[in-house]
Amino acid sequence: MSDSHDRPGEEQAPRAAAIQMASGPHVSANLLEAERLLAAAAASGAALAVLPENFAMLGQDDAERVEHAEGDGDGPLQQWLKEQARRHEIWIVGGTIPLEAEAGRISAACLVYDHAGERRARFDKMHLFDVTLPDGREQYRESASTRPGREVVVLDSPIGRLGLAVCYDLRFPELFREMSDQGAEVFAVPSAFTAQTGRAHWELLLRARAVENLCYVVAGAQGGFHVSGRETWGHSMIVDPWGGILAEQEQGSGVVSAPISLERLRSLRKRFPVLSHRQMATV
Ligand SMILES: O=C(O)CNC(=O)[C@H](CS)NC(=O)CCC(=O)C(=O)O
Repeated sequence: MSDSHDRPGEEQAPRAAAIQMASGPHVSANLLEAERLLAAAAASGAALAVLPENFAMLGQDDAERVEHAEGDGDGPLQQWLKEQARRHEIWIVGGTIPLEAEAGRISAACLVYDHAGERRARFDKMHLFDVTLPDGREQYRESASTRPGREVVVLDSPIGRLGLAVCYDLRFPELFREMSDQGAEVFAVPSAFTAQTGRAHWELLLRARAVENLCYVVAGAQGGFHVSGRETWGHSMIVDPWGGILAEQEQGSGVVSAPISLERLRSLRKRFPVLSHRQMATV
């Protein structure tokens, strides 16, 4: 099947943007940078932009993260996201921000705002990063400060039916299959992969989730050296349903964008109906 020479409707297709940052511990500095990148995304003609996981603060200890948590529906980070969406007239998948969950734990919430600043969705990161990396030097216990989400979220957006997942969620294909069953055409995956695991798995996982579900993937990530001493992998990218990388930002701050052609997606799904060939589907 031809691929790159067969892109009906791409000229008129809405664009999506993936934003990459190397966030530090200072919220106001991160927000200034995020605003610069959102403005650039809007200027590139994107209808929707995906911010990275923890765009507003990275590298804090658990206590600080819990301290920054906001009540659902009201708080400076939520106000900021709403205002940015309205100001730049762009849909924002707001990476993650900490929302109050229970004593001592937050929810890593991915909020979606439309171009008028109305909140359209909330997804809480479902799978938590409780691992020791194979080299034995990096350890994470995300569940100590974060309560896992339980609910799968798929919503209509200007770039198609959008499913939400955060970072480590990318390793759980059953979540993406469920979103696919709920009609997802595009996955937004705000992330902060480690440099070590990112090098080995990031592109592989993004392209696998795209190909096995015949979906676009828009992944905005943390990418660089952080004040905390951590290094994140970056390589924010937009992947098409055939697994091709349409745009990529390898390292550092930046924004990349690409057209999301549902016409192309539908014609591909029609000619290559892998989603209707499932033998073990539970639905
Ligand atoms: O801690 C912060 O400040 C921001 N949050 C993160 O970095 C999160 C939780 S620790 N990172 C991941 O989920 C990495 C997953 C990953 O790298 C993999 O699956 O390989």
